[in-house]
Amino acid sequence: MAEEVKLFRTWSSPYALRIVWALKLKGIEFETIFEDITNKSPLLLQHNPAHAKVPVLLHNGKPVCESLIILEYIDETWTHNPPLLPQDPLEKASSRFWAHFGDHKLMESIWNVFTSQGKEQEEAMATSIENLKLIDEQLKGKKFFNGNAIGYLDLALGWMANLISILEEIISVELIHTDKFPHLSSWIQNFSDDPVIIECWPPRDKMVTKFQIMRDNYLTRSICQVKPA
Ligand SMILES: N[C@@H](CCC(=O)N[C@@H](CS)C(=O)NCC(=O)O)C(=O)O
Repeated sequence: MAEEVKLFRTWSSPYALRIVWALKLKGIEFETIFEDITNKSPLLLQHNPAHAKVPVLLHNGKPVCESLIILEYIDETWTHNPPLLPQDPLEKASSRFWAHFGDHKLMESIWNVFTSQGKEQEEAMATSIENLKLIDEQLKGKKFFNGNAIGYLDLALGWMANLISILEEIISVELIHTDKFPHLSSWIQNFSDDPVIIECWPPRDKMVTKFQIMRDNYLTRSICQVKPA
């Protein structure tokens, strides 16, 4: 029986992009269902009632949610090359650890740079730089996080490769200097050079417009919050 693989995503979600990349790298055929997160479909709500978020992978009618969990599911279900997670338990644990760090500490610190100004932004910059240094160290002497081929952690941190430069462009701040982060800068280049990766990037001009609007909304909201009611 032919397998049915469907992916609920939005055009811009960096979390969903991880799944698009993983499925394409593994050569899995899938159908894409584009969601509008301002008007979520009943099917999305049915398949991800806990969070109502994309991505959701539907495999033969069964949903799998949360992008990092979906990556592991894909790797365990379609075991052919390329493998995404390392086999070695310690390396596997380390990959999961840094993916978690990326989604929580790193993403939050960079988001704080993007959605603030003045002193608050300077403090967020300092925190982001400390976090980026830790990632840079992980890449010392390596083309990708687990060696010579793109794997789980590259996909988990893949958002950095284009989103950071989009945010930098909007706020006219340089976060990733080549001198400060030589390994991370090379990784961004190597990752972005892969045809499967670039083929799936959302259009840059559309992303700039979307994130510019998000920043404007954040700043307006925080100014309103300090105004007397
Ligand atoms: N931890 C989740 C995050 C997913 C997520 O935040 N998705 C956003 C789109 S980028 C979403 O669906 N947001 C809808 C909402 O918050 O209502 C994952 O890794 O899958």
